[in-house]
Formats: sequence, structure tokens, C-alpha cells
Amino acid sequence: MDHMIKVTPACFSNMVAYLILVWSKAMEYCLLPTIRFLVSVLDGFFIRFLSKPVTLQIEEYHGTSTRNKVYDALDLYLKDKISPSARLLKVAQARKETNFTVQFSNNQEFDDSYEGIQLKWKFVSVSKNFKYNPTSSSSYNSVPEKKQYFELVFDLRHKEKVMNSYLPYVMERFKAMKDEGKVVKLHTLVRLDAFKIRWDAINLEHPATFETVAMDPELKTAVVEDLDRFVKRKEFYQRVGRAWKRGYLLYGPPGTGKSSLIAAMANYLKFDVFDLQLTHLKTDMELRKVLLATTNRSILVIEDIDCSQPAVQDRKQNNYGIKKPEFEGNQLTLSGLLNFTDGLWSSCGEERIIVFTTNHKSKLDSALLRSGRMDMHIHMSFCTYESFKTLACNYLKICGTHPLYEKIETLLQKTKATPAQVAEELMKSEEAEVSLQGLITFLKEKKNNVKDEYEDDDDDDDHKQLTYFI
Ligand SMILES: Nc1ncnc2c1ncn2[C@@H]1O[C@H](COP(=O)(O)OP(=O)(O)OP(=O)(O)O)[C@@H](O)[C@H]1O
Ligand SMILES: [Mg+2]
Repeated sequence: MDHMIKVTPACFSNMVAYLILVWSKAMEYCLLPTIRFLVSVLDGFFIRFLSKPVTLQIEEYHGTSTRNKVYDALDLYLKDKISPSARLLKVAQARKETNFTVQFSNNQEFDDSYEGIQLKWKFVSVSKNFKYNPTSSSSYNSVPEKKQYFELVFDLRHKEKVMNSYLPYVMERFKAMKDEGKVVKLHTLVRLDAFKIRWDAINLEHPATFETVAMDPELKTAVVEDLDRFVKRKEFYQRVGRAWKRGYLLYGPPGTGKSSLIAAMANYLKFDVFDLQLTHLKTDMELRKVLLATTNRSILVIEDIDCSQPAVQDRKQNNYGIKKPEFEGNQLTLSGLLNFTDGLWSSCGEERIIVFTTNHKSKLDSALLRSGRMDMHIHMSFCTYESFKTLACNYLKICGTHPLYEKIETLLQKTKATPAQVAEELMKSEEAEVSLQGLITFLKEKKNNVKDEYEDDDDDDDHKQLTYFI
């Protein structure tokens, strides 16, 4: 009994604490690594013996010279997936570009994950015998010297998800990434000689946005919502069998913001603008050629459609098409323009917007105005008080109210001043007070000088500034 060890409660609790410490250390240094090791072995075993890897190859070209859209999408999408610890980066700068672009090196690998699936991509570039292809219709007359492709390896059980969900997701991401850095271009027609005409592009420097364009707020919201709906409705257009295009007719007096609204649309959607000056074209054939050279996700603009070509004016007024129908094939005709924009051209492209502008809607051929042709008719008219407030906020930085606003509101109700004229007055001085006083004087003079006023011959439409067809 002398040898019995007495365990006091304090000693017992120390022992328990000690045992817990030993257990946790054992877990940390031995058991957990062992479990992890076993899991990785099992995982390796599974991948090696049970999984069925599938390899997807996405080549740069399909056929000899047609670029593969999926390859181009991956080329941008995977740039984001380059590991921060990558040791080799290839960099290049294209002519006229200010940014550097990173290029992939051969066998470079990228890790991606999508809805719990781990995906391994690889870029492969292999030399290929150079082949000259003089018959190619592409602007490059040769096939590329290198065969380049992306390779994706994944397990067979993920095939459906990869094909139906992951790849469409990559394409969507690509679109968004492209837009983030996209500079909107303005394409204009340039005639080289009697037979050759082509598009030349410059950056669209027009700063107009939906915030800066002064127009009825409800009308502005309707336009923005219409554009949003349009770009989201790919499936809808496919389902109902319609070409994915939308037509807008902007009408109203000069200086009411029609061109500014087009620039705002282009800047909002990041769509290039193709300014189709019909007076540069001679025949329907030429028209087809230049229309086919326009790109997807673009806005085709025909300004002042009432003056562009006699053929586009109301046929009742100029008898066109009745007197000389036999020459139609050799000339530029309204039916040529409409048939092509409605038919082949719009159905071979995607996300096409077409905008016509006119100062005189009433002079247009009824074929242009019939429903389904121009989906939305937008009346841009004289400056209202709401439009003035937008201009004052932009030009004078007064985005609330001002003691002179009441007077201006009354004057605007009685005068037909265009937003361009109001904007010009607001620019005349650095001091807001002086500019507003100048505007009041201008509006008073204008009110007294009725002769000076431009009549909006579409004014009877004022009560329905917006007509649209879905
Ligand atoms: N609604 C508006 N909102 C903001 N600025 C405007 C507006 N209307 C006119 N402006 C100003 O006036 C200038 C001329 O406007 P814009 O060229 O857009 O008019 P337009 O309706 O296209 O005229 P036109 O019928 O002569 O082509 C623009 O650069 C812009 O600064
Ligand atoms: Mg204009």
C-alpha cells in the first residue's frame, strides 16, 4: 500500500491536458499527412485506372484559312489564367498599338476550375511545312507556318458539362473581356478608284454617353432598355427564326442630338460604327459588297436618309422606280438597300444594329417606315426643361437647381431652341451665372424672332415621341 501513487485532481487534469497535446501533435505530424497521402494515392489510382480522360483540341484555323472563333476566345481567356509564378513570358507589341500583349510559349499549361471541375489547358505550337496557297480567298494568301492549338484534358464524366456549359461560359467571358479593353471604331467609306471602295477605320472619339445626351428621361430609359433587351436575346431571335438585328429611326431637326445619340449607343454597347454614306455608292452591287464587309456587333448608320439618294425619298414624290425600272440593277435603289439589310446581310451576321437618321420623317418612303423594318422610331426634338437640366449638369456642373432655372423653364416652353443652341450658350462663359444669363437673352431674342425658327415638320408626333415595334 506504501507504493500506491496518489492521483490528486490537479495531477489528473494535467495528465489529460498532456495526453490531448500528444494526440494533437500526433495528428498534426503523422496522422493527417498519412491520411492526405492515402487520399492522393487513391485519387491518383482513380485517375489512372478508373477515369477515362478525354482530350479536346481547339485549333487556330479550321480549313486552311478560316480562323476558329473558339481558339481566338481562348487566346484571350487563358491570358488571365497564366500562373503568377510563370518563369517565361513572351511579350509583343503590334504596330499602332500602345499596349503589350503576352504570348504563350509552347507547352505552357494553365489551370482553370469550373463548378468544382479542375481543368488543365495546354498551348501547343508545332512547326508545319509552309504551303503557299494562291487560290485562298483570305487576305493572307498562305496557310500559317505553325499549327497552333489549345488542348484540354478532362474526365469523360465531365464531358457534357464541359461542352454544354464550360465552353459557352468561356465564350461569354471572352466577349466581356474583349469589351473591357475595346476601343470603339468609326468606319467610313473611302473610294480608291471607279471600281474600288473600302472601309477605313479610326477610333470613335465622340465622347457622348447616355449621361450626356439631353433628351426626355423616359425616352432615354426606353432606348437603353431596348438595347439591353436586344443584346441579351440571342436565343429569342434564334427561336422565332428572326435575324438578330434591330433598326432605329432617329428623326428631328438639325442639332437635336441624333448623331450624339448614335455615339452614345456605340459607346454604351462598345459596338463599332459603320457610317454608310450612300452618296459614295453607285450600284446595289457595290452596296452589297460594302455591307458584307461590315462586322458583327456593329451599328450601321445611314445619316440623313432623306437626302442620301433620290432613290430613298418617297417614291410618290420623285416617281423613281416607276419611270426607270429597267435600270434598277445598275443603280442604287431603296429596294436594294432594304432587301439586303432585311435579308441576307442581317441573317449572315449577329447583333446588327441599323440606324437611319432624318430631319424630315414625312419625306421618307413608306417602305422604310413600315412596322418591322425600323423597330423603334425616336423623335429627337427641341430642347425641353428636362433636356436643359442635363446640359446644365454637363456643361456648368449645376446638377440641382438654380434661381434662374424658373425663368429658363418658362422661356423654353415658348421657344423652339435646339439642344445644340442651348449647349452653345452654356459654353460661352466659364461662369455659370454669366452663361445662364446669356441663355436667357438668347431665348428671349429667339422668342421674338419667330422667323428664325426651324419648323419641326414631324412635330405633330410630339405626343408620341417614341413609337416602337417589338
Ligand atoms: N440632345 C443633345 N444632348 C447633348 N448634346 C447635344 C444634343 N443635341 C445636340 N447636342 C450638341 O450639339 C452638337 C450637334 O448635335 P448632333 O450632331 O448630335 O445633332 P444632330 O441631330 O445629329 O444634327 P443633324 O441633323 O444636323 O445631323 C453635338 O456635338 C452636341 O454637342
Ligand atoms: Mg447628325
